[in-house]
Amino acid sequence: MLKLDLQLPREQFDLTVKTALELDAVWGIMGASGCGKTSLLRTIAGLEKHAKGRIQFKDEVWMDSEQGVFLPPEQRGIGYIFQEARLFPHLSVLGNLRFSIKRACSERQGLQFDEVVEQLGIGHLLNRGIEKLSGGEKQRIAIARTLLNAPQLLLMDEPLASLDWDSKAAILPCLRSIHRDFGIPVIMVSHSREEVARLADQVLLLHRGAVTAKDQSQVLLNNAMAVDDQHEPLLSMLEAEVVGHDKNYGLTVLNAQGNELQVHEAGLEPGATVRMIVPAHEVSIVLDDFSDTSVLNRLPVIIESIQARDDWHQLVTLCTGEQKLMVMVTRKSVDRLQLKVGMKVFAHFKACGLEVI
Ligand SMILES: Nc1ncnc2c1ncn2[C@@H]1O[C@H](COP(=O)(O)OP(=O)(O)OP(=O)(O)O)[C@@H](O)[C@H]1O
Repeated sequence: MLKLDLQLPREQFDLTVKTALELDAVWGIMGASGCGKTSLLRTIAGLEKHAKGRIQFKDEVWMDSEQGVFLPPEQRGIGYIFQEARLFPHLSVLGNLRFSIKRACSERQGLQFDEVVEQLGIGHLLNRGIEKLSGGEKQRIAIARTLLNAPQLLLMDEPLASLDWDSKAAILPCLRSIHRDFGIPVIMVSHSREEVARLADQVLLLHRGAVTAKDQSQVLLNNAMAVDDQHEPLLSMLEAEVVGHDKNYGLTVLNAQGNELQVHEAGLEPGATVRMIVPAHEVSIVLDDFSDTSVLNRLPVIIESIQARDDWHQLVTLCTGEQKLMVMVTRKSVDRLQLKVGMKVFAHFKACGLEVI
């Protein structure tokens, strides 16, 4: 458990966080720009000397201002990954990695070099100079270097923000595997709903320095009001169980609370539970369950709410059992179909509009 009871004065407000984070999850910290996400990470890392209160990681007290305890960052055993990879430009990739191994705390067992290199797919880069790497490659080296330093907690501040889409796609599975394969707890700051959906199990939401919500990422992300940021595309997360594979058509068949869904073959074992990202603009609302359509996924749902998104669009939240699905529709469609809260309708979405994570 990471127990936080801290205060840090900021220009417009005090960061005031009192919560406990279980360490068997990847945590996403979300919130509008300037709400204190980076300040919170920096305080946990021991980079904010003016912070007050108490921070306890497992049975180690990292900060207790009443008792005059303030462990410096290097004694907290934290790995910190920044938006931009911070590497030594005069050293090769291997040189950068070796530097970390040398510095790894002797009391903690470092991760195996070969394992880290393989997980991050950087074996072919070892003899290259840093200057000749792409942004995504640099970030993977930075992550490998941090892991080799044997952190007991990994903090990531917008680790994908400076990367293009191809680099993000290459690095996302590596980030996801850090917690799963190396068992290191991860706290990640991100303003991107999609990144949080892909990476985080639990989310802490901040507003002007205070925690306003703490929940499973699926629950929080499916609540548009909680994480509303008009600039970010809305998405829902659905959970389903793998039933089998339709080899003839390269599809995986899923069961979402009694309803069948089909997605592009995801190489998963029957019985496995999967999460899917469903972008709100990929879903259509249909009044009758007509099967005369190319759309493979048709879920019976109930309209839970209809909210104006802007002058021309409405956000419709649909319920399927315990799960929620958000749909962006035009105001014209809401009027034409006479959509109302409580109505039973069908949500249609294509197999290729879904992504299993
Ligand atoms: N050293 C500082 N002293 C006082 N206030 C600061 C300091 N650094 C940042 N702030 C202010 O504290 C607030 C929180 O900043 P912080 O960088 O933690 O927010 P954030 O949520 O990470 O923002 P963003 O998403 O834009 O990176 C901002 O209003 C910022 O201007």
